[in-house]
Amino acid sequence: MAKQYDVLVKLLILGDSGVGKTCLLRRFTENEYHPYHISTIGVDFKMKTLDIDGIKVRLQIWDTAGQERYQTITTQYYRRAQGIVLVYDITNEPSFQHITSWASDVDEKAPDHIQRILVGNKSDEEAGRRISEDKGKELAAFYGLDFFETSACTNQNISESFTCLTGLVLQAHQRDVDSVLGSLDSYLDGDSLKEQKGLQDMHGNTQNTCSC
Ligand SMILES: Nc1nc2c(ncn2[C@@H]2O[C@H](COP(=O)(O)OP(=O)(O)OP(=O)(O)O)[C@@H](O)[C@H]2O)c(=O)[nH]1
Repeated sequence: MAKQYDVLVKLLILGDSGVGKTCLLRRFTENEYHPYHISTIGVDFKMKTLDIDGIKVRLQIWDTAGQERYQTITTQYYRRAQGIVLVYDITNEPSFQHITSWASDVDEKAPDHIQRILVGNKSDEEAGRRISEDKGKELAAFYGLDFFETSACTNQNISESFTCLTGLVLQAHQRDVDSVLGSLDSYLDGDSLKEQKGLQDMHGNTQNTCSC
């Protein structure tokens, strides 16, 4: 059967509990938003296909639990990702301060070539803002990252941030492989099949939501 996409890219969303990781993912993949917080248990993932410069990119996006007690599980997913979204909440100062520890965790446990962006979520909450946009930009510049203020609530910069990270992953892999449509595809695809089998083994079934 003909493939529905050219390459498969795996992204991971990291940040403190309650910063809005699940809401960002649901807004991006399903264009839905719910104003309640149900903490993610371990990890979950959703799929979405993007067209970037004529390449059909199938995104497998992993949503991780921000709660510390799940960190042994979530860190196992770092090494399988090609891109990471580091998220803080602009109304929550500790979540911003913790970005440094999320970033050093990634440095320690993720592959060297991993691409990252920094996201300050809940930009619609101007009255509760604790972290200025300039502070976010400064931190991003310190790590050499692209930066977005987003709102899963109003849909601000959601598509822009995921598209930016996906573009960075494609660029990084383009240097390593002869052709994005050839070797990168088979490399990532083979890896993904193994990963999905692993999930089935762990949970008995896979939760694979496709919005396309
Ligand atoms: N105002 C506003 N609230 C948001 C936004 N994004 C998420 N929230 C709210 O923040 C709370 C936490 O959102 P989640 O997406 O569940 O947070 P999480 O980071 O996935 O949390 P864990 O699964 O515990 O790690 C929920 O009540 C959301 O409705 C946003 O852009 N604006």
